[in-house]
Amino acid sequence: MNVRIGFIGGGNMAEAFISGFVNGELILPSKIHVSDVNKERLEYLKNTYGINVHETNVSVVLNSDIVFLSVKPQVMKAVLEEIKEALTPAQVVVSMAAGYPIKKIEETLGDDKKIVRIMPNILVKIRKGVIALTHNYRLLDEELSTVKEILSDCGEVVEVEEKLFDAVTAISGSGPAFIFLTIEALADGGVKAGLPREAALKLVTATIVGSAEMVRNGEHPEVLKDKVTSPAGTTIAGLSALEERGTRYSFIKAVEEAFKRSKEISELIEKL
Ligand SMILES: NC(=O)C1=CN([C@@H]2O[C@H](COP(=O)(O)OP(=O)(O)OC[C@H]3O[C@@H](n4cnc5c(N)ncnc54)[C@H](O)[C@@H]3O)[C@@H](O)[C@H]2O)C=CC1
Ligand SMILES: O=C(O)[C@@H]1CCC=N1
Repeated sequence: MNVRIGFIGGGNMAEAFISGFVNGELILPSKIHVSDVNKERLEYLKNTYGINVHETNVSVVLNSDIVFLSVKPQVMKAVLEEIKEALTPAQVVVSMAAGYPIKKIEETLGDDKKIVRIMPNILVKIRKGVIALTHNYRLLDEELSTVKEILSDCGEVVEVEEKLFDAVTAISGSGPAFIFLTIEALADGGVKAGLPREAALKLVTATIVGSAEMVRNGEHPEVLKDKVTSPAGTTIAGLSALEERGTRYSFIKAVEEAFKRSKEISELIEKL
């Protein structure tokens, strides 16, 4: 695809996307541009992925058709101020900053700009991400299709109303961290029961991937759970220990707290 992609901020999420694109089918490394205040980071990204690196954010804007904003929310305002003169209404800006609303971006860049807001997750790195998307309706249909096609190379794109972004952030944005913690904890249990760490991790990971796949195929998690749970068996012994410790509620609370924090960040940004 003959589209130049820029990343302003070359941290964890930018790298996840870059890795997804470089291993994907649409974007050549020579079409990817990235800037970061950290020169070592740029050196690393250039050496690892063979992409173009730039010492200024403006230089990335001048070399891109689609500009991803992949800096932390608190840096966004300064970055937007820095690039606004270089941006043209023909370019598309894609922001992934948690809690940063489109209207706040428009406040700095002007409301003639084509703006897409996404909430991706780290799984874009292996092209299995979830990417929630909304936009400011300034993009032409074919431009929106191109953005969606490019993002789809890194995972599943779901169009969501902007008012639901805090909830999406709590589930699919932060969600991988909740699952990584679960994997680690279950593997610890396996080690406690005598399994070597590597074997425990392998067993847990395969079990989680397979379980998710069965639910994805349309089976209800509760029905599946009951099929595993024999009367007076091992599973009910484990499940009752989880229920006794409030694990189910802990997960509900984790999502609720992440949601609340996302709203808090949005409200703080609103006031800036
Ligand atoms: N990490 C994750 O799983 C997710 C992160 N996000 C969002 O993605 C954005 C980036 O997050 P991460 O990659 O985790 O953060 P990060 O801290 O790993 O990356 C940010 C990068 O921006 C660079 N930077 C700082 N100031 C800059 C400036 N003025 N100009 C250019 N570069 C600058 C930093 O050196 C750093 O490399 C955030 O807004 C976050 O809310 C969204 C979804 C998931
Ligand atoms: O923790 C955070 O704020 C970001 C947003 C979603 C995942 N990481």
